[in-house]
Amino acid sequence: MTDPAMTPALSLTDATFGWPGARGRGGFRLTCPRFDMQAGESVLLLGESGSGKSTLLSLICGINAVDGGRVEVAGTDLANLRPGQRDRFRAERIGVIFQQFNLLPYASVSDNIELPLRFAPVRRSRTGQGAAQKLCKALGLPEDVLSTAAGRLSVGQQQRVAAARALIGTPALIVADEPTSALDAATQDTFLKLLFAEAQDAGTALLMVSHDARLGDRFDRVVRLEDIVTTQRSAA
Ligand SMILES: Nc1ncnc2c1ncn2[C@@H]1O[C@H](COP(=O)(O)OP(=O)(O)OP(=O)(O)O)[C@@H](O)[C@H]1O
Repeated sequence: MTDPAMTPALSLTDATFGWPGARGRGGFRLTCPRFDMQAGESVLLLGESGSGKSTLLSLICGINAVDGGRVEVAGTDLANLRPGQRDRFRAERIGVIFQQFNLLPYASVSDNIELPLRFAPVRRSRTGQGAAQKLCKALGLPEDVLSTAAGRLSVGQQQRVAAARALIGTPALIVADEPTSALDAATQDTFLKLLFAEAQDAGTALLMVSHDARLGDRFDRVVRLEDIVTTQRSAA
């Protein structure tokens, strides 16, 4: 039997994807010959604006499907899944933190954190009683926060709720797209420390995109986008 800890959290092989050009915008094609992340590993992915970071993350999360090659998350090739299956797989195995948090402002913090579990029965069954509360505590949120509407929290608190939503039920991989860009330096620092501690505890791999190379010291590995992908642009 394969030891799950030995299965890479993420493995891309000759993965390709193209945006067609349209209405004044040129086409863009990206190819990733090889990129792997081990279980529990943390990687900072750096790249210029417009270089293709979000496009690559969308393939890793299965939001977009590759035109060719493989994207394996915890041993499952997303290219073999139909769109609905990819959505369910994402809910089960991947936590996502966006730049703008994407919380439901009128829903309570606990509903926001537990949202991925609604679409993920296996992840739900792995999640113990009181998990949302434990995560809130570990991420430094106030005791009584669970019943508060997410939209009433400060920006820094909302980002911690988004982190708790990504961490709940120990996904294999967390993908974070510029998660600290809306936070001031002190809040950013605390947020990253807490996120790292929780991800490490759970054995969850963490792939974070940023423009900010200064964050590199915290990660197991720093990767520049241009070192793992080739891109082609076509005229509008
Ligand atoms: N929905 C889309 N339709 C067509 N082209 C797109 C789409 N999204 C991105 N692109 C193109 O793909 C290329 C890479 O964009 P992408 O957003 O992946 O870069 P990025 O590195 O994440 O940029 P940023 O750091 O500014 O967010 C750009 O040329 C962009 O115009």
